[in-house]
Amino acid sequence: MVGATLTTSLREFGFAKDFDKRYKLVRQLGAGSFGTVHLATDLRTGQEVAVKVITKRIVGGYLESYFVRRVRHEVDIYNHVGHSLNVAYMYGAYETKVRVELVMELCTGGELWTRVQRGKYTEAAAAALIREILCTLAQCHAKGIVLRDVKPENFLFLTPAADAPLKMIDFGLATYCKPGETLTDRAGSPLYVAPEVLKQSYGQLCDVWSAGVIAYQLLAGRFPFEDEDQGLLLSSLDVVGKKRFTNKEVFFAILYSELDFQRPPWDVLSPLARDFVGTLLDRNPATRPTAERALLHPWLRQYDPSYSSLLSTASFDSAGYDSASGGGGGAGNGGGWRPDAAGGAAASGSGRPLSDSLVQRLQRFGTYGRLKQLALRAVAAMLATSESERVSLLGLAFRQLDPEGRGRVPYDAVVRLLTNGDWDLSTTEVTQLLATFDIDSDGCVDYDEWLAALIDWREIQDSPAWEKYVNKVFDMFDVEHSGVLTSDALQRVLCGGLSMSPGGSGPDEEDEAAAAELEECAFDDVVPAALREADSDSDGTISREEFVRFMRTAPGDKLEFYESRRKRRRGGAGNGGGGATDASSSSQL
Ligand SMILES: Nc1ncnc2c1ncn2[C@@H]1O[C@H](COP(=O)(O)OP(=O)(O)OP(=O)(O)O)[C@@H](O)[C@H]1O
Repeated sequence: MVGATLTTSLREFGFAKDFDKRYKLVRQLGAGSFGTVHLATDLRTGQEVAVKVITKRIVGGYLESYFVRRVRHEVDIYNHVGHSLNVAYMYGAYETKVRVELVMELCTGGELWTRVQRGKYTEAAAAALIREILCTLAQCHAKGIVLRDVKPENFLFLTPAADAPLKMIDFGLATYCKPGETLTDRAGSPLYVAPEVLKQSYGQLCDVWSAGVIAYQLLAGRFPFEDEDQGLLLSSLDVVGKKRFTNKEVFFAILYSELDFQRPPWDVLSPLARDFVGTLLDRNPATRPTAERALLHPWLRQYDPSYSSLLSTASFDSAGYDSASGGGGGAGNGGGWRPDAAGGAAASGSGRPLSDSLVQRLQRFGTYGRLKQLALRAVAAMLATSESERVSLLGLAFRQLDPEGRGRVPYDAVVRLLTNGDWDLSTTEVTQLLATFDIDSDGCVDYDEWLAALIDWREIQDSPAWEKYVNKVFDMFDVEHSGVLTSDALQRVLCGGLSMSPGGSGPDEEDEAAAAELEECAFDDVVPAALREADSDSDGTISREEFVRFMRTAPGDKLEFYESRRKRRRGGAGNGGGGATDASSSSQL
């Protein structure tokens, strides 16, 4: 029985075992409470990577359950949101009898924390960093993931360059929590923990509070709270070790101390900056904005060219910002903002040429789990012959890469497209973006795969035909004809052997090769991951209704929250990108 192979040994996760054949550790880069991180070299390519080495916690012959949960969550979350350019990419997870090795993208630009310590940021520079952090949060929250450890130490710059992208590196405390769900266990880092976490009743909004503490730090160069007894600012708490305050004192300050927006430099910072930070540091999570809403705050938007061109001044003035309403968090400019009103306008990636949002689309598709990717590919196959303008435009772009009309382009051609100079991407990032493009791993990108990754599904799913397509896919995946997707059916669908053509009749012959593939895939944790995402009533199967719900893109999962990395060319026409001046293939996309 295939499903039975899912249970790995009680001392093993089922990760690959050939780390020593693939990588060589060079030197230690850092250490955390959970493991040590090393610089390592890929023995085949010479590429440098970072490797987190975690010693297995084995109690009474078994892996300790908390340890298992933490490692599984970290790996699973990397497999999802790790395809976003805001997150250090994880190449793979390995294990020996005594340790786990997570191989990751190497970040050489140092921690956000060290740059925070170096000095205060201008508002524009702080806004750019906070925007990146909030985008990471919005992407995770849309996937039902709460990070619980948002702090400057967990963000590294990719390179030492001043404008290097920021990457989240640590998902050790992250867990699953959908909007409206409540967590009760205390988790986080003392200085950044939200008040409701201390009260042991919290949800996704706790991450927004922590982002607020970082925003305060970036702008003011210190922590927001004062210790009332000692009259000292908590900024004098030395995180390296010489603590002047106990955790109890810090927690008291987080729960009760007044936020300091009076002392310098707040007297010279803009009222909008105060309003923004005050709104994030609202002790009441019910009135604190979500990450998605916070991204629409006028303070962030004024520094973000993509927003200013997406939102007309008219919609910004009349709908997005109501200067008469009450401000959040008592920040004192008398202003507030109604992010809901502006959300719709900023939300859609439609109308922009593919070249502007190509990298964003690839990232968002990469963050979907394997079940959704396969299902979307099946819908894409049904849409492939569609005459709709959206699909034909994508077809046109595909034909630029496939002029002979073979219906598939070699993976290398897609790599060349992304490295032709139109986008700011490192080699690792190109790998990261394309990792899930070739869904069936045959070294080529088929037209169905191209469509599945690049269609803006949020638009398609509003069409009347959407449910019909999704129901058809459900029927294809229901290989046992039982009316629900069981673990065994999912195993067969997710691990190959299912024809993806719309007329496909289900699993291929279970020949030896297919059986071997299933065995191998069983270690990938893909079935539990699919159930976690789609089986909302946790009964171990996915019903048709659950599948239809699961296939809808979460409202907060917007293309704008992923980095476009599009280079602007001289003579370019702003957001439209229509003024690209070279004749490279992608400029026509
Ligand atoms: N991808 C990376 N590239 C370069 N250095 C890294 C990378 N990941 C981690 N590091 C370094 O290793 C240190 C420890 O990493 P990390 O925070 O992930 O470990 P941890 O044991 O999970 O920590 P924590 O105590 O926060 O749970 C970081 O502070 C950083 O300096």
